[in-house]
Amino acid sequence: MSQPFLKIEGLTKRFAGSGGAPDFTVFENIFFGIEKGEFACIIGHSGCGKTTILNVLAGLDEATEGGVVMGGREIAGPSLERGVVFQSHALLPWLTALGNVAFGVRSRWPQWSSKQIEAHSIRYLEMVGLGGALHKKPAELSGGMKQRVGIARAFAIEPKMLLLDEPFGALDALTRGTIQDELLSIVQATHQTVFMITHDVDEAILLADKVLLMSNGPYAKIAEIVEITMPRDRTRATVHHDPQYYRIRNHLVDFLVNRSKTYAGEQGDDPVHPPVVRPGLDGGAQVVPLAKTPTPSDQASPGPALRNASN
Ligand SMILES: Nc1ncnc2c1ncn2[C@@H]1O[C@H](COP(=O)(O)OP(=O)(O)OP(=O)(O)O)[C@@H](O)[C@H]1O
Repeated sequence: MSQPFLKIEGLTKRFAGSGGAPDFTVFENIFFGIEKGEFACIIGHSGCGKTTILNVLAGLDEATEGGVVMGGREIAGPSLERGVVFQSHALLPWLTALGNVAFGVRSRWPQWSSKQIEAHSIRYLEMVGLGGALHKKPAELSGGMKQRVGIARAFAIEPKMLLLDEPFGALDALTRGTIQDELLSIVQATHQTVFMITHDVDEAILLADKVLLMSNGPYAKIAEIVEITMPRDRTRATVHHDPQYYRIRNHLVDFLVNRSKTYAGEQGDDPVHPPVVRPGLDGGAQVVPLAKTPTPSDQASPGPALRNASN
């Protein structure tokens, strides 16, 4: 069987207890894979360890046990092969938007001329709608614009893997929607492989090919992998016209509200093969009228089909 592009195997994070307190296990035995060109979102309650997992993928933190293999090589430290966008934009305040993007591009391709670096950086800033703000410093940019610079900077180094930690979490709903659209079109054009943390179920359904659902900590784990089975050309304007949207949404909300607690510490299941779920497909389809706002009664069991993950 072929190996996924990114393979997470038996990842465990424990913190040693101080002053005689027992060790604290945030998560244990995390296994999942991401294929090249796939967009995976991870959702789970606060504190279950999502950022810790992303930091391990970025090479910024170490797991207590287990490892991560990308493109056949073990991840051991930060690399320009992985671009990271944090919730806070983390721009260099003394550089312009162009300077911030060019900084990463220069590190990635040190042999390039200044002209090449500038042209490449401008191309990515234009992609996120910042062609008119190239020479502004972070203090002169709005929150949404700063986050766009962060996204342009991460994409411009053309990483093999993009890691996004709630990149739109601090933005207002309108700006968030616009940047989601921009991200969607860039990802569709570049076939970028992405791992993204979000708390927003709708964002995950719009952007992801699959959603990893994490149970609550301590001893958090990947409880399910939900496939987003809607056509890839979905957009923010059309996604909720598809009845499948409600089935998936209800399944995700039901997990977060009702089931995420009971998965913690559950015995007898197979962490190497978390169940793969396709809500509403392969039997038990739940019929929800078009363009209907989900109600609590919609969140009753959508009858998902369960089968084992192959990675
Ligand atoms: N140095 C530390 N010592 C002990 N526990 C820690 C330490 N650093 C982090 N933790 C714990 O690790 C857990 C996971 O944190 P992490 O930030 O990865 O969670 P998260 O799922 O990303 O949360 P959020 O959604 O709120 O960002 C938390 O319970 C946190 O308290």
